[in-house]
Amino acid sequence: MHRKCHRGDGYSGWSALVLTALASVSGAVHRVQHRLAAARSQSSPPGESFAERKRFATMTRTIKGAEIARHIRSQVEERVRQASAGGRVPGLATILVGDDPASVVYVAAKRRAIREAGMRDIHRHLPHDSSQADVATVIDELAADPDVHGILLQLPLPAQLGAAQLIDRIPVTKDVDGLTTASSVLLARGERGLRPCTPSGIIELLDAEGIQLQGSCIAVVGWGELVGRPLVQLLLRRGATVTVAHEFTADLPSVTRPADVVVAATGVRGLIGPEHIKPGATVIDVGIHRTSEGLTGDVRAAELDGIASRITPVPGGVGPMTIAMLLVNTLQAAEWAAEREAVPA
Ligand SMILES: Nc1nc2c(c(=O)[nH]1)N[C@@H](CN(C=O)c1ccc(C(=O)N[C@@H](CCC(=O)O)C(=O)O)cc1)CN2
Repeated sequence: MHRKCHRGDGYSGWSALVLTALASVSGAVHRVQHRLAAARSQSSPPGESFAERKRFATMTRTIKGAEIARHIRSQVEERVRQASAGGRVPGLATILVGDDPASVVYVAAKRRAIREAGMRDIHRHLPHDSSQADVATVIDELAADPDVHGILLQLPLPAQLGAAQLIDRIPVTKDVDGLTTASSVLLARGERGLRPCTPSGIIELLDAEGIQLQGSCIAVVGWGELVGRPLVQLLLRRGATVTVAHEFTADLPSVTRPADVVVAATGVRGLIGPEHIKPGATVIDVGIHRTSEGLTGDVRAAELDGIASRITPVPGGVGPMTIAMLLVNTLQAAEWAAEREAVPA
């Protein structure tokens, strides 16, 4: 089916395309079940009339990121068990510099997930006033340690540190965050490598929902190194027509409204509302904002009820997928390391 990215475009179809790092039989069955459920919930293209918006009012579905993440994590756990039985325990090293409260929470969640998956948890906590050389030394030590298969430098770093230079000290083979220049080149070329966790988690969510990416119109709002930019590359590789916008885009609704899928990754609380979304579109909210009412995202989710066909919640949407994909990458890095060791030099 040929699709056009303009207003009034039809709604996404269904495809059995499965491209995943975890293509186990049970994973495939799970995905097919998800896709069948998604296909059943899809209907003919919704229009702009009030009646059709109202019809959708009963149909906005929450994409259960936490549940999908749990499933991926249980698959990883099984593969770690097998690797460990063969004497190869995947190990992930986390580096936290300073005590940024959100970073403390995320690193603790990552370390818990590592241990729960049966992986080796290696952690370095450096003081807030660490120098570039201090952090570089820790990275170099971990890079040289054969028991460490993945190295993660938690972001953001204190202002005195140059994040790009430090990230680029991580060997590409251990870059489980997929953020080094070397990893981004592999991604741009479509070559084998580790992909950034949040963007690959979003692709997994869209796949699990049975959303056909090839030929779909996808608006990515946000151009950050962690999410927006690598996500654009991943979506292009899957044949989507991708439009990139940001919080300063003039007339943002005119860019997002034709899209079948809108990904909000701007870090601007509540930026995206009903004026940005075509009836029946899927909305992926990457933002996390801590407010007095709890966590909220870049999307005014309540206002999209009855307009979007499905939406990721905050919390419980994209966030847990970031951690699940970190485990996938660590397992992958350990498996590739074992492959390299098995090949005589
Ligand atoms: N080196 C990296 N730094 C950062 C990354 C990253 O991928 N690599 N991403 C973000 C933060 N992040 C991971 O570090 C992250 C954010 C949110 C979640 C998550 O599970 N969120 C929960 C809510 C948890 C809470 O805040 O109470 C949810 O959305 O349900 C996990 C990881 C910046 N830094």
